Order: sequence, then structure tokens, then C-alpha cells
Amino acid sequence: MSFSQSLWQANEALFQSTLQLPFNRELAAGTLSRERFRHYMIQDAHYLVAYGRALAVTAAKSDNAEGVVQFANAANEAVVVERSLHDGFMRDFGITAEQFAATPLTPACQHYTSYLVATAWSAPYPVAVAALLPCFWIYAEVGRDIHARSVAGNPYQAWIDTYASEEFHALVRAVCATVDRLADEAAPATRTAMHAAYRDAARLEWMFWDSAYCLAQWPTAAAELPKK
Ligand SMILES: Cc1ncc(CN)c(N)n1
Repeated sequence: MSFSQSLWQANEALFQSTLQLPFNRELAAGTLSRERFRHYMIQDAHYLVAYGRALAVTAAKSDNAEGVVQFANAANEAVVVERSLHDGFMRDFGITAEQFAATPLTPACQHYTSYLVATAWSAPYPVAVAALLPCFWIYAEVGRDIHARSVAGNPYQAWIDTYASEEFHALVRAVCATVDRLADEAAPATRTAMHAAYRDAARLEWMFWDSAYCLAQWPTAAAELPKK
């Protein structure tokens, strides 16, 4: 079994639970409320900028030229291509640039983005790459699963098609190949750290969707309102 397959297998139950999240079931059925998708879109647009930063830092740490190009291209893809999908939804939902900028990151989004950026800066290159893998792989597999179950006229079809696409899956295969090469060359302690980083990010993926479904805010939101 390849190292990337061992990562997948170790987190299979969590992935199955991710597929069963109400957010993803309702996204497939096209019944997810506009309010919940709107909440997700705004948080995900914040997420993509930080994710792009983490990819760019990881690119700079790469041990070879191919890795620099691979992760620098992925940073470009996240910020330019994925965010243009979001821009289309933002327009449809009437979310202005000012409203977006004024919406703070939720605890789940802040946790996930801080985790990715901190790991990219502070962890060895193989561990930073392992932390980024769920962002590719889980989205591609969730996209494909939802694509297979999606209904005709699903209002969220553009989102589903992006992550189910062959182009996105080709990116996943390339990152898995990099993870496998790095794991082959790594010491046992680094391989253990790669497993832990993958698991942390896979958990945070789960939390991100759950948080959007719950329309989560900071628990301090009410306490922050000025007293009358
Ligand atoms: C939270 C999250 N994780 C992953 C992806 C796919 N790049 C995304 N758009 N948003």
C-alpha cells in the first residue's frame, strides 16, 4: 500500500462521516438553504486566501524545482480559479466586497487557516505537504460523491462540477505522488508527523462544513454588542 493510501485508510471513517454531514447531503439534493451556502461561500473565500499563502510557503520550502512549480501553481489555482467560482456565487447572492471584508472568520475557519499557515511556516516540507493533502483529496472525493448523487437543476452544480472535474482529480493524484515520494525518503518520525498533520486537516475539513451548516459565529458575538 502506498503511503497516501495508508493516510486515506487511517481516516476512512472520518471521510464517511464527512459525506454524511447534513451540509453535503443537502448540497447533493440541491436543498441546502441559500443562507447556509452563503455562509459557507464567504468563509471559504476567506479560507482560499490563507490556503494560497500556505501553498506558496510550501512551494518555497520544496526540495526540488518540480515542487516549487507544483505548489506555486496550486496557490495560483486556489486564489484565481477557485475564487472566481466563489465570485460568481457572491454576485448571485448579492454579497458585496464590503460585506465580505466585514464578515469575520468563524472559529472553524480561523482554526483551519491558522493551522495550515502555521504548519507551512514551521513544519518540515513533507509534513507541510501532508497537511495540505486533505484540502485537495477530500474535496475531490466529496465532489465526486455529490456529483454522482446530484439532482437535475441543482443550484450548486457549478461548485459540484469544479471539485468532481478531471482537472481537479489530476491535481490530487500529483499531490499524492509527491507525498508518496517524500514519505519514502522520510525518517519514521517524519512519517508519523505526516499522518498526524493529515488527520488534523481532515478533522478541520469536517468542522468547516459543520460550522457552515450551523451558521456558526463566535460564541462571544452577543457579548461584543455595545450595552444599551
Ligand atoms: C475548506 C476548504 N477545503 C478545501 C478546499 C478545496 N481547495 C476548499 N475550497 N475549501
